[in-house]
Amino acid sequence: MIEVQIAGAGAGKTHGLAKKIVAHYDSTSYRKIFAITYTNNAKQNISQAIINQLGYLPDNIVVCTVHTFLLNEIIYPYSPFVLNEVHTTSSQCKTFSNFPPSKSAEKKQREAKSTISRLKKIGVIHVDETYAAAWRVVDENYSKHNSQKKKSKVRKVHRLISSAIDKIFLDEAQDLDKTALKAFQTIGEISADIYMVGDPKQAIDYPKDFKGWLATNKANEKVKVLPNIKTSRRVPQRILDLSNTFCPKGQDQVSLSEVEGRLTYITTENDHYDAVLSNYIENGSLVSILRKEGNYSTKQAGLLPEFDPEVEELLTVKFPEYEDGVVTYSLQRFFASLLSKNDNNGSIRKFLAKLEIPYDKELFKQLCRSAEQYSASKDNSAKYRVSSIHRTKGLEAKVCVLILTPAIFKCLMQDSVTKFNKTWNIVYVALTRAESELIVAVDMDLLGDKYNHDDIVRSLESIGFEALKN
Ligand SMILES: Nc1ncnc2c1ncn2[C@@H]1O[C@H](COP(=O)(O)OP(=O)(O)OP(=O)(O)O)[C@@H](O)[C@H]1O
Repeated sequence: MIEVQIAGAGAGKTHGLAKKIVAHYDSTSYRKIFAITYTNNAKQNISQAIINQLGYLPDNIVVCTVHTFLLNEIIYPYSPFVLNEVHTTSSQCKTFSNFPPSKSAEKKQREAKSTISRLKKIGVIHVDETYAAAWRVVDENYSKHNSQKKKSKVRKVHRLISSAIDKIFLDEAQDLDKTALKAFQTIGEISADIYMVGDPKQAIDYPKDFKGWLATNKANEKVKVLPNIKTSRRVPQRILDLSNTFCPKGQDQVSLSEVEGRLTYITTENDHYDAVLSNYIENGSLVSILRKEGNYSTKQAGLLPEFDPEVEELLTVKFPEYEDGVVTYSLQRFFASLLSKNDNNGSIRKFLAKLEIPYDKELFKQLCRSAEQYSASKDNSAKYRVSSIHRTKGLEAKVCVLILTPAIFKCLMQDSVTKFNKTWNIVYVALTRAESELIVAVDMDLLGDKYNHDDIVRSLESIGFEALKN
């Protein structure tokens, strides 16, 4: 059985999910309850909410990300049995390199495919394959389960899942793609009950998939959609008045917050722009932008280049006296320091020379991918380090700052844009993070010559924003 709770931003979905888990929890049961979500941020929120309500996190309540759940509970244990595919670990290494710059899209695609199948041969599943692999394990309709013997293996897997898992609580279900939804549906219908919460309006990665899945299952007795919650505990009414214009008909939210709320803007014509923005960034407000652009970078500090598993193996055998993890970490740091001083090719050459590893074309390609992935995640030239809107999903702060870019401005003004697509949903997410004030930061350098300062200010004021007072 699958129960689906749909609700808008700040309705209390995550909080309610934790409450349901606590109510369902039975300290005498050996079976596990899984609280599954999409990001590590959300994982922490759920764990904290359970701890707040129960006082501790019991051993048989497992809070994990979707990928961890599918890998540890479905793919690693059962894929050898039903698919004859053994995976012992996963990798999120980059699957293709952009080097040389003239490389065609098809060639990159071929390289990605070959990386994934090479990894598979050594028992490593690439994270991009997780949903499909999980679905193949649990669905007897998969074309290769084409005999009664194979189908009965799948049924056996469901019996095992059923004996190990009590119930699955799934947060942010709108972030799953079609394949993952199919996999969870199969599990929910056959082996373990699922309670899922989601908001199709916040579907940023696959804007159509969750909505499509709900529509397909309208008449399915095993998928029960609960009445939509139309209140928001977080977002003040003043801000909802704007975010509601991004909701489908009949899904407007009403605020339960006692805060009146403010919509403000600040532009680079204001001498205090830099000080105001820097202050909000430093004091932990949610400051976000669509993607890194101009003076604004979006990556986390402290990332290291990720090696392919084969490269990792090659490097760790060179230092048998140390633990593998220590060797990998040290060499990642060494490679990162080379990359910060040299171009990618020079860094790879120096890296191999220092380790006395002879040049090999395939190894060079693999290190190129690691270097590119790392370089893309670093941007020291940007003045402001902010978050992507993507990463603010599920988060909240008293004051939130949204950096205006042309695409966001166009969508915010609903100026001949497609409704309910990715950008539309992104704007809805950005509008609904603040508990008290949403500030739009207008950087005229970022917007470019096509935009006129006074026109932008007039437009923002027409939808309820007022100038931020110094
Ligand atoms: N029953 C409740 N009692 C008190 N506070 C609540 C309750 N439910 C939710 N809240 C608070 O309201 C805010 C929004 O809740 P929550 O994050 O669960 O909403 P959400 O629907 O998951 O939001 P989003 O769609 O943005 O992910 C949080 O600060 C949460 O602590």
